Amino acid sequence: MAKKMKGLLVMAYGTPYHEDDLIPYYTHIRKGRVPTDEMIEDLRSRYEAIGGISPLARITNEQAEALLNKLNETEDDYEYKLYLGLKHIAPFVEDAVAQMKEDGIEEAVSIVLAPHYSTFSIKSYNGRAQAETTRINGPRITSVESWYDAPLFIQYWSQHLEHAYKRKTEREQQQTIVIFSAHSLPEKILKHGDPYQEQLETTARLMAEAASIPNYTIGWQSEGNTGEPWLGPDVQDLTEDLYEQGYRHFIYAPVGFVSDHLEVLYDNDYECKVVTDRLGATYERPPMPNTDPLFIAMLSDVVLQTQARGNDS
Ligand SMILES: CC1=C(CCC(=O)O)c2cc3nc(cc4[nH]c(cc5[nH]c(cc1n2)c(C)c5CCC(=O)O)c(CCC(=O)O)c4C)C(CCC(=O)O)=C3C
Ligand SMILES: [Fe+2]
Repeated sequence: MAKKMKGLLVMAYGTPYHEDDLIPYYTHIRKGRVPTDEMIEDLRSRYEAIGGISPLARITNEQAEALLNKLNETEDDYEYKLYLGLKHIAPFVEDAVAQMKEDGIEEAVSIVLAPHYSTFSIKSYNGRAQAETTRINGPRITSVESWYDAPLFIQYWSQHLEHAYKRKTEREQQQTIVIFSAHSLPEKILKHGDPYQEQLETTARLMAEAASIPNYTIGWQSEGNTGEPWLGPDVQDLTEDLYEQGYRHFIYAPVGFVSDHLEVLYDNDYECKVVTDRLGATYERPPMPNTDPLFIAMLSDVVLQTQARGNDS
């Protein structure tokens, strides 16, 4: 019997493909408010510092393809067809949903390439997919909500952290701290019971325990300039405070992200390193998951578990 077709909707942030995409992309992030020339120049110079354009578009595609292949190897009942839906640049989430309908897909499962649930992040991706499929009477979409505590996700980072930690002398270990971080969000999310911060705390605890690392903390990075308060402490300020407390070796684990991209290559590898260099402390940042087989296997596990739930309902 032919396998039943199932849509695999992989959603991610998106990045400019060319320099010309920068202004529309940034305007979309700002919900239609055109950024000032100064803001555009600031963003352009950050992209220039990481080589002109972000590797994110390529990595997102590779992650989605790897997940598709893994699922099709693993699953006997379905043949998955991949649809990429981006938040801030084409192909948008809505484009992907429309394409599924056009292709006659009736059932789909969706996953966002970001681990922690927040009203600002995962909820908005899933909400856009559901709203569009309702509007056009498209496929039934079962959505993964979060995977911040998935065993293989914890394992991916804890292996790298343990490796970095074990290489140090006992004296160095006493002065070593791991900073787990995610993208900051406006502080007002906490008033509505958003689980984002708690999920980052859980991720950090599970990874530190698995790696047997006693000294760790959480921080926030890459906050926007909207004038309102954002979740803190920012990783750069945090680095200074921890130095004051006696730490000399800093391991950054930006676990809220999954790829080499601007927020990691610039905000960690450049901005945090400026601070550690100035203080005379050491900087380390383990490799991002990208297409590591352990990471792809984790995404596949999570999709299959969520789909099993969708089949029951
Ligand atoms: C929660 C979250 C994630 C993680 C979850 C997820 O992945 O969904 C994330 C990831 C990313 N954010 C990215 C890029 C940007 N985010 C910005 C601005 C903002 N992000 C926000 C939230 C998030 N962002 C918010 C609330 C703003 C402020 C909007 C405003 O001003 O009201 C800006 C504007 C300029 C600036 O602030 O830097 C840029 C360029 C890239 C791509 C990097 C590349 O291209 O390599 C990635 C993966
Ligand atoms: Fe962002």
